[in-house]
Amino acid sequence: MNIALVAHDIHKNLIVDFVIAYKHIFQKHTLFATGTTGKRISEAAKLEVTRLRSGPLGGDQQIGAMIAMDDIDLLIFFRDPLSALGHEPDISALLRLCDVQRIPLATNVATAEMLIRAMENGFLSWREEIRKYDTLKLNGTDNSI
Ligand SMILES: O=C(CO)COP(=O)(O)O
Repeated sequence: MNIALVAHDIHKNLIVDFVIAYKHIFQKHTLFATGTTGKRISEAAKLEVTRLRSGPLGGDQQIGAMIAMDDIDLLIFFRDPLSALGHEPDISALLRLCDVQRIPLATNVATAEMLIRAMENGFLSWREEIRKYDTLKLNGTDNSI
């Protein structure tokens, strides 16, 4: 599975601890992250992470583009619900695209734990089938939702 990891600054330590706690699962998958989140995770958890731009510099939009192409199977986004951020439109767009593409999304650690455990137990294997179907649609003529 392709997993995207994003955390705002107040939750950077949390996402690092979370990935370390579930490293035995994360190491079996392909990880993507926004810039600073990815740096923190790869350094602390010693996992390979493809780092995109930092969120405020377009990283959320890059992950959104991957989701639009059905290249992400799961998004864990520990966002800051208490602060107004300058790139709020990018954040909203990313969360919206998860709903458009039916991508499992966790915005807090309780949900993230459930999703990671569900994925480990095969509950997200339907994603493989969906991706095949969407690839067919993108390569064909039907690009509608
Ligand atoms: O701002 C972010 C998501 O909106 C996260 O970006 P960084 O991982 O670069 O801090």
